[in-house]
Amino acid sequence: MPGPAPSPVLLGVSLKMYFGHHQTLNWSRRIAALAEHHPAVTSGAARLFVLPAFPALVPATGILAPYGVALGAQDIATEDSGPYTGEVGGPLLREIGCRYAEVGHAERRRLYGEGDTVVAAKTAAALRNGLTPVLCVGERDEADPADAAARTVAEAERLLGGLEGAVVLAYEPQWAIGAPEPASADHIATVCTALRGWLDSRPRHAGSTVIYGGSAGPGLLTRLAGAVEGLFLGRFAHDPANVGAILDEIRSPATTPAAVA
Ligand SMILES: O=C(CO)COP(=O)(O)O
Repeated sequence: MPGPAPSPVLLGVSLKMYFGHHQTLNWSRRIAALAEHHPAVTSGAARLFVLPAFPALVPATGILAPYGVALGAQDIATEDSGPYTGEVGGPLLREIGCRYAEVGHAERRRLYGEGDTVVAAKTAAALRNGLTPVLCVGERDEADPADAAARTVAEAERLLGGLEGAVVLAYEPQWAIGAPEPASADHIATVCTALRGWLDSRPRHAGSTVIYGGSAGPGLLTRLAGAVEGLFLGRFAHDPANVGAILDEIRSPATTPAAVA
């Protein structure tokens, strides 16, 4: 008898602040065309989500959502509404069709001074508004894999505290973001396996997914051979052909992750 169907591989893209508006929409059209025809997507083996800049969320949803590509915001306010100049709250994000909200990215921590209290409050805001947090965790400086795993699990534990709900836990070692190469496959596998084990011990986070980000690109999923449940892409998704190449890898059974909760 065949075993249970493997969980889909989750591929997320954050466009950060790289693209202009029309560039974002043109890129979105090319991703929509991939999603419409690529067998990894049409078969359900891969799921895609895209996090553009705030002003592009509505038109990009119109382009991508018909092909099953989910949209999300790169940030979310800790509060839901009120006198918070410049912030965007969860109810509005939900209203315009967002499914995800990214929290805790290393750039927001380093450049905008966001600490654990703010990251945990943003995670709570996403969950209470029915958005899946894409919660970024990962060590700041390069460490050996076992040490990185222990520190990253402790970070996830601290941030998720008393919260309940499915999350996307994005392991993004800060030293591997914006680098020429991702962390080594052994490093990624050790940390992501530890995060998976920790999540499995917390039924309140059933349905969560562990993905890797930090200079991820074509070839990495194959090297990881099922040790992660997806990738969180930055620069290497700017060329849609790279997204297509990663989707090609997902078609290969060798890269299909073991079934996860
Ligand atoms: O931070 C990232 C995704 O959120 C990764 O960015 P890069 O792939 O450009 O390093």
